[in-house]
Amino acid sequence: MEVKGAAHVQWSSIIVPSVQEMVKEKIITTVPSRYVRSDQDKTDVVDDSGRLSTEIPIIDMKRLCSSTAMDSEVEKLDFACKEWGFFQLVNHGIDPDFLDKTKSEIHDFFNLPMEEKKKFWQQPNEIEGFGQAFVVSEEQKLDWADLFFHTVKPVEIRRPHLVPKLPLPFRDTLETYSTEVQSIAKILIAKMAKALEIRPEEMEKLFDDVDSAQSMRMNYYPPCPQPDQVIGVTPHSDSVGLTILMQVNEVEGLQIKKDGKWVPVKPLPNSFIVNIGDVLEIITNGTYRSIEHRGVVNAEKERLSIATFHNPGMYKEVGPAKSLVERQKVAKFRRLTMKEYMDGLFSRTLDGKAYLDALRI
Ligand SMILES: O=C(O)CCC(=O)C(=O)O
Ligand SMILES: [Fe+2]
Repeated sequence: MEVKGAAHVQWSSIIVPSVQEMVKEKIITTVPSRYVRSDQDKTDVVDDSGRLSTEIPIIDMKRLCSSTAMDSEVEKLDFACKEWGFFQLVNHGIDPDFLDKTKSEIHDFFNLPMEEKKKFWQQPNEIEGFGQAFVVSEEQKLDWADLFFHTVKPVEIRRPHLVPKLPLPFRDTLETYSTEVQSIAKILIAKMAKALEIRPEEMEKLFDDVDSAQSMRMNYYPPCPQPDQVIGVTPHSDSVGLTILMQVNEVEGLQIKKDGKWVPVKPLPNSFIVNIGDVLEIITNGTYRSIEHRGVVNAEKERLSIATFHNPGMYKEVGPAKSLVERQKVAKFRRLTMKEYMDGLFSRTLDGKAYLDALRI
């Protein structure tokens, strides 16, 4: 276990100021230059009154689970993962009152006094805690956001000053939330394997209960006086297996790239937004797509979200599923361990799908 913990030390992000604090401390009318993103075109959004937004697939978890053979809901899931890489998940079975409680406690957590939050701030050479991710140089432009990132599983590598020290009842709420979301992820991944006729054991071995990995990223996007000048989260694809995202408040801001245009996501009440990450794109030999997405911010309102990431364990080897390659004849990505994959990832800035491309054969 020592070794696993040590593996994390080299993954870090340069420590940057809290945007939430900056906005709280003084009335900002112009955005500091470190946040001005003239490199990001915010006008490239679909302009057909949200037609594409309403086409983002919706998957019904109850129907998915009651299916025995390759039926319509599994087919819908397959289509969503191939064509969109994103879908909304409804009827997921998690108690809406519990989700409301989770949302309100996440909100309270970001609103703790700075004195309290400092205890949970990123430390040099660490990636977990409050801060930002993927900051590798002082010159780099920053996102208009604070985040809190932490490992949920494996439990042995949890940072002792983070989750174990979180205030109650938030700590317990997050624990329950992660368990609930984990079971959803497992079912979805199994259904994907079924749709693609990947041998179930192959997927189970990667995402089993014993040594699969789970982490969480809570995002806080403060209101911004010049929302067009900044970006809440830089365009990226998730460098994980599967992401289950929950919008914590009613403010929209997530956009996904579809046919070269940005499509705003309009979250349904009581739903999760699920997306394929780069690792699943690799495992499915490029059949399921890990789609670029970004977050825009709002002039008046703060926005919050929580992303839960599901990954194979650190020492598992990932590559295109063998049972799939047998049929498709070519492997499109090279094989590597999750640790090699993560080491490569954290030595880069977030740059769309460039890292995945580098792993192509
Ligand atoms: O805030 C959002 O809706 C998206 C966040 C996100 O993409 C991430 O945390 O990976
Ligand atoms: Fe993401």
